[in-house]
Amino acid sequence: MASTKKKLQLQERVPLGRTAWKLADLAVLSLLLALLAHRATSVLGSGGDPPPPWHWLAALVCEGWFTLMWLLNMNAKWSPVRFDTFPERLAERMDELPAVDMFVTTADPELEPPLVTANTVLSLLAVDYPAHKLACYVSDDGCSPVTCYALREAAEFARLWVPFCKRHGVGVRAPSVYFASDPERGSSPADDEQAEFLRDWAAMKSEYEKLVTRIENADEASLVRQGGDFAEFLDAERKNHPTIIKVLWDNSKSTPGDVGFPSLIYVAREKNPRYHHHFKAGAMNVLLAAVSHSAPTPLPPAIWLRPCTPLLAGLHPPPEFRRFAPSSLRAARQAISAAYGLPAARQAASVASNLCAAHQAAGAASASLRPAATHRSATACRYSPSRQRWAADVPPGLRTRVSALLTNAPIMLNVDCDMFANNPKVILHAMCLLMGFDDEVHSGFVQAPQKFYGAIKDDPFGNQMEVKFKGMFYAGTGCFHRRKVIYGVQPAIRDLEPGKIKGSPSYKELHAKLGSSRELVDSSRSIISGNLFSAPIANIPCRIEAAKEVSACNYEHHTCWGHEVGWVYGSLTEDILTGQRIHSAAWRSAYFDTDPPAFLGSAPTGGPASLTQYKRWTTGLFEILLSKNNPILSSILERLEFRQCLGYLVVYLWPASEPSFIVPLALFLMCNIYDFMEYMDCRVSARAWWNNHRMQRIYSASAWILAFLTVLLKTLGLSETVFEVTRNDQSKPDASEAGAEAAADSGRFTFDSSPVFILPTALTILNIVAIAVGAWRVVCFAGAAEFGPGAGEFVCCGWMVLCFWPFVRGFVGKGSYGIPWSVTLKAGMLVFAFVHFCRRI
Ligand SMILES: O=c1ccn([C@@H]2O[C@H](COP(=O)(O)OP(=O)(O)O[C@H]3O[C@H](CO)[C@@H](O)[C@H](O)[C@H]3O)[C@@H](O)[C@H]2O)c(=O)[nH]1
Repeated sequence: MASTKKKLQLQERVPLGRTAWKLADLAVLSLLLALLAHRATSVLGSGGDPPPPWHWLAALVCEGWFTLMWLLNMNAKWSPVRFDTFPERLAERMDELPAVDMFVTTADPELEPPLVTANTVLSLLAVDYPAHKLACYVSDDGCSPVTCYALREAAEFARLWVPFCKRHGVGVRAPSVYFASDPERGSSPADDEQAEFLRDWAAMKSEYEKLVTRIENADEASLVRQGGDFAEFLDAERKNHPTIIKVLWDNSKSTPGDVGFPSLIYVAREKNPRYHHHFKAGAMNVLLAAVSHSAPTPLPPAIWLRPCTPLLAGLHPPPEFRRFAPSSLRAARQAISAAYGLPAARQAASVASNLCAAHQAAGAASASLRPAATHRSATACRYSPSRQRWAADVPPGLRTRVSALLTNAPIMLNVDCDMFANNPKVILHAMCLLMGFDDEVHSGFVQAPQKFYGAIKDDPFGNQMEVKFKGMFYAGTGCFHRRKVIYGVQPAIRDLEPGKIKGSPSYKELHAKLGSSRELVDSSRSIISGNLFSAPIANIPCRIEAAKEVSACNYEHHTCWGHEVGWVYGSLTEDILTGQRIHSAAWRSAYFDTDPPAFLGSAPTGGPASLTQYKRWTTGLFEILLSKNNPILSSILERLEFRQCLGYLVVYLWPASEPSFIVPLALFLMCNIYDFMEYMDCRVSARAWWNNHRMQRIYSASAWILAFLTVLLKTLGLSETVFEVTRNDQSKPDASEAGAEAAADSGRFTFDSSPVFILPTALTILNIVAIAVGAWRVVCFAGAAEFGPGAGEFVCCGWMVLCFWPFVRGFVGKGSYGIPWSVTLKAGMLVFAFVHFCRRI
């Protein structure tokens, strides 16, 4: 009988009032429009006689651009909402919780140290969520035995760590962060529990230190020499190797009574120089496909078999299902052989052996069945494509288990390797949004903000994004997706288009979209037609070969992977583009900001890493803007809403909005005060505002311009874009000179000889020279107004010098704090050319 008990609301949408901000928005807009009108009448009013000066025309274009940017930003900020989530209300719905596959990506053991990845993984293994509904997959594009080793050791450590966290309600479950501070003391430090806790804490800390030593001392060459688990890495070159998949922990091994923790699987997808690997997007797609074969599940209590080869499909009456205990497979084979012949029995046995591999450890499966002899024949036995009726024939309740090899978790979480789960209830919070709407369309994906651990005070490199990061975008990490959304499925929008709900795609359609793996096609059908609550399945070890098949680098050829399915290719900011594709399919997303923050990552420090990261982001954003994925086209041709389109334009045009020096003083002040107040509103320091402000100037003069040129070259077919992995903070060699310097003054800008520094260096020189020459003219030609610069010029150049102050210091700095002479020389030549050009026109 259906339960009549009313379910408690899991989330509440709270509109955020911002009347004062809206008034300020409108005031700035009116000023801009007035200025634009004034400029336009002055430029156009003369009717071309005399022709307006070129710099007035340029100013008109710039002011028009700035007005457009202001309008786009106003739209994005106009009506913000907050979602309050109530995870405690899920307590009575624990059985309904869907399975979640957690994906972690890492790409370079030098830049992203294995210890950092291990900590991220440990924080995920220890979250508060039923362990058998979780699995953690690590994609290693670095194909590093040390990373694999670190994860194997982490899995071992998790046997102690996860029970410790659950027993003592540990807050932050990344051990490196947890053990960085003293143990939290309870209210009565003398009581037994407290004493026991302190004993446990000390023992656990010592275990963690041993883990750190093991990982830090691990050496690639000796691991590979060891063979065993690492034998496959022997001939593996980073950019040329077959797929390596290792099951580092299989949750089904947990014994009753164990606290248990999720399965952990290491995946280094196949790489071959002949195939583009599509960076992180490619890695995510391989996980997505590979994982759909190997998500965990409880073991089958019984197996239902029915031969349904094309040969036998037409039999009347149709062959029956037969129920067998996993331990009597020999009997099953004999019975089927007697009824339908030996080939059918072989196929049935093959399926059964796959299903029962997990029982083998207990000696349950018969040796004569040869597990997974040929999974293709097993498939033929499980599912008859010509009839497409398999699922309907299976007894209800057993369906997902019989198609065990086909099913997968309906929700996926993805995080970068340097971003640990900071709130152990993070998945429960996300579930409040994924399960908490009447209609699934409202939460195609659920994004937590990017926040940073141990971030340098006052954000000196302007990359912590506290103010900018509020919104609808998929940010590549800290995000939960419905798997069907990633498969490119459109939501069933009952209210919007009655009667137009899309039916399940046919087998043929899915085959064309997803590629030749029959298992993958079948598993996607179950996800597409199912809802959040379809049970996950297991049997990881015997699905490895099938997972390897879809991890091959040529698997995606002539399929829709990277376009209509999976993470989208063609931009270095695959996250924003993938989010846009999801929104274009009419899904909506929800943003959740928990207290404590859901995830914490690490922001790069130092000039080279920060500028490289911004250049990559900007390249990615321009790649989208100048391609067929442009949001304007998506809004015309697909279902991207107009305001969403404007929202995306804010992001894509962000690098091209450089306002403050091209509008008169009132606007200049107002914009800066507005910007400043936004930082105050987020309780970020005034210093951080200034740092962000000046870094935006620096980024726009360096990373953004180079990125634009890169995309221009790509569009003209002259070069390709490359994903330059951000150097992780902890990857700095501490003992080195650079490490010592960085530790001495972590917020100070550092330099190298990258071309990205040439333009800002040139701008700094130019403005210093302009001030010096201006001052000289004022002194020498005092009174002759036509020769002397005005106060405005001094203010603007002075402001520029202040913004580029890290470069001024760079002229006198030493080591990595100094601008290399090669950069200064090239910048000097640029300045010379510019001045020469200006004097001629
Ligand atoms: O070939 C590659 C390159 C990168 N990565 C992974 O991609 C992630 C992001 O790379 P990182 O260098 O850390 O870039 P960030 O600029 O720090 O990342 C931000 O920007 C990226 C591009 O927009 C998003 O994908 C990220 O989620 C977002 O945090 C990391 O886990 C990498 O290991 C791969 O798996 N394979």
